[in-house]
Parts: sequence; C-alpha cells; structure tokens
Amino acid sequence: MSSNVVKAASPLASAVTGAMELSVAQWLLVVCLVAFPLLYEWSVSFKYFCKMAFYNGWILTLAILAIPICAVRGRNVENMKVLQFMLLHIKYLYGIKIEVRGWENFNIKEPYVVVSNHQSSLDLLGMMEILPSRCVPIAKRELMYAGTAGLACWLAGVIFINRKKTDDAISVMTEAAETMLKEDVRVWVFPEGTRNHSGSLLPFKRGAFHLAVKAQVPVIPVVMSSYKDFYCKKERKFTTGKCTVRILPGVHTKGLSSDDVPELADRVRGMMLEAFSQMSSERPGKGPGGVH
Ligand SMILES: CCCCC/C=C\C/C=C\CCCCCCCC(=O)SCCNC(=O)CCNC(=O)[C@H](O)C(C)(C)COP(=O)(O)OP(=O)(O)OC[C@H]1O[C@@H](n2cnc3c(N)ncnc32)[C@H](O)[C@@H]1OP(=O)(O)O
Ligand SMILES: CCCCCCCC/C=C\CCCCCCCC(=O)OC[C@@H](O)COP(=O)(O)O
Repeated sequence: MSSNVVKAASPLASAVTGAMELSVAQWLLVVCLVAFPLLYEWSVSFKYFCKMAFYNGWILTLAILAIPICAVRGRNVENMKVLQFMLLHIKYLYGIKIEVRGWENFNIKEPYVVVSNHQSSLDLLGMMEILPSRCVPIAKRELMYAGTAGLACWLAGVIFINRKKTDDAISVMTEAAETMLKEDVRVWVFPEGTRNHSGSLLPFKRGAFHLAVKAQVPVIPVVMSSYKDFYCKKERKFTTGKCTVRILPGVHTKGLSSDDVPELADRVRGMMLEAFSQMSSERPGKGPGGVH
C-alpha cells in the first residue's frame, strides 16, 4: 500500500520540487500570465488601462513603420494617405463600427476647412475613416514631441500651433490660409480647442472660421456621435461599440469678412449641436441627455 501512495504522490512531488526550482523571474512570469487575464476580465479599469496603453503604443509602433515610407517624399501632405492607410484597421482591433453619413457633402473640388467635435484621442479613428485627400489637421504643438507619432505627423504636414501663444497660433493659421489656396490643401480643425468628454460641445474658438474667411473657402462641419455607450474616461469604460460620423452640408464664406466670424462660428456650432442631439436621440433607448 505504501508503495502505491508513493507512486501516486510522485508526480505531485516532482511538480512541487520543479516549482521550487523556478527562479524568481520565472515565478513572476507565471504570476503575471495567470493574473493578467484574470484582472483583464474582472476589472473594468484594468481593461480600460490596457486598451488605452495598447492604442497609444500601437500608434507609436506603426509610426516607426510609417516614418521611412513618408521620409522618401519629405514633409508632404500626400503622406497623410500613408498614415490613414496604416491607421484604418485599428477600429477592427477594438470592435468599433463606424457608420458614415453625408459623403456627398465632401464632393467639393476646391479646398475647404473641416470642423469637428473632439471627444477623445479615439477621434483619430473617425477622422481616418473619412479624411479627404490633401487634408491636414491642425494640432497642438505638444503632439510634435510625441516620439515617433510626432515625427510621422510632421512628415504628413500636420500644422502645429502653440496654444499658449495666441499671436503665434494666429500667424501659423494665417499662413495656412495662403497654403490652402496655393497648394490646394484642406485643413481639419477641432474648434473646441481641446478634448471634451462632457457629452456636448464646448464653446467654439474662432481660429477655424477666421481661416475659412481669409481663404474664402467653405466650412464643412463633421459630427461624431457620443462615445458614451462604449467609451468613458471617467468611468474607465472601454468596450466594443458603434459610432456614427455625419458630414454636414458646407457653409459658404464667399464675401464674408472677419466681422462675420462670430456669427459664422455660432451658426456652424448650432448646426453641429443639432446633429449631435439628433444622433444622441437615435441611440436605442436613449434621449439627447447631456446635450446643452
Ligand atoms: C501610422 C502612424 C501614425 C502616427 C501618427 C498618428 C496620428 C497622425 C494623424 C493625424 C494626427 C492628427 C490628430 C490631431 C488631433 C489634434 C487635435 C488638437 O490638437 S486640438 C488642439 C489644437 N487645435 C486648436 O486649438 C484649434 C482651435 N483653436 C483656435 O482656433 C484658437 O482660436 C487659436 C487660434 C488656437 C487661438 O486660441 P486662444 O485661446 O489663444 O485665443 P482665442 O481663441 O481666445 O482668440 C483670441 C482672439 O483672436 C481671434 N483669432 C483667432 N484665430 C484667429 C485667426 N486665425 N485670425 C485672426 N484672428 C483670430 C479670435 O477671434 C479672438 O478674438 P475675438 O475674441 O475678438 O473673437
Ligand atoms: C519619447 C516620447 C514618447 C511620447 C509618448 C507620447 C504618447 C502618445 C502616443 C501616441 C500618440 C497617439 C496620437 C493620437 C493623436 C490624437 C491626438 C489628440 O487627440 O490630442 C489631444 C489634443 O487634441 C487636445 O489635447 P487636450 O485635450 O487639450 O490635452
């Protein structure tokens, strides 16, 4: 009988002996491999953190591939196509379905200024889904120093502004108005000027509208529906979900002067707020709550 017990216990004994032989590093690896999936499934915050870390990390990694390709042309708006192509798959990785409405409103040959709401860095996905050709975003200068992503943005002609120096920002945008016409370039601006998680639209800064009036080109509003069903920074929520992107009819600026900018900005914001409200009420079982 005792030999039977020894026989039965021996695999267990050898497992225990084997485990005792693991180094500290191996133990840490085992704990991580077990703890990571458990934490990922159990903790909403941990899942949120991992998904955001991967989002940023993946973009920084893709940028390493994009840089040499873009560098062949040098700093050139055509490089934006390379970034767009390389970023388009991310929505599939995250299970985010993007529906686009109003494509026909982009059927304008000449340059224009796109203005859109800014909820999060995830806006990049909606932006890449519809980015017109020869269109460059205006971004805060800090993004230029975001490692490989900053360099990729620079090579693609992203226009960087220093938000802390209004005069500098205005002169960069004035130069952009000339470039738009001379080089047939479209510009994408987030007129809220910062990310806004409130489920509404912040008051608009006027730079985009001065830009459009200076260049005498149309403003095309784009509205991305609220991410609240699948993404919320405050609640650390990040699941799969659906986002609708609406391209609204262009607003013409021919004959307008800088005196008309406040009214133009208010009118465009009104159109976008109405579309945002409508899209919120279309969400199953949801009203336009939170829209002011
Ligand atoms: C494959 C690998 C890929 C790797 C790379 C990854 C991604 C790459 C792809 C794309 C990346 C792009 C993503 C970019 C997203 C970045 C988004 C942002 O950074 S948002 C923040 C920056 N943007 C903005 O701020 C734009 C909106 N802001 C404005 O328009 C502002 O007005 C301003 C020009 C910045 C100035 O702001 P400030 O607060 O300093 O002043 P005010 O707004 O109060 O204006 C003061 C005064 O000036 C008048 N004004 C403003 N602009 C002009 C102008 N152009 N000309 C003349 N006058 C101007 C304004 O009207 C005010 O006067 P008044 O009060 O009398 O009206
Ligand atoms: C070696 C340096 C490493 C730096 C690491 C930086 C990490 C950033 C990593 C990846 C960049 C992802 C690019 C996402 C582009 C989206 C940009 C964005 O949405 O910026 C926010 C800006 O509009 C408004 O900023 P604020 O809301 O005012 O704040």
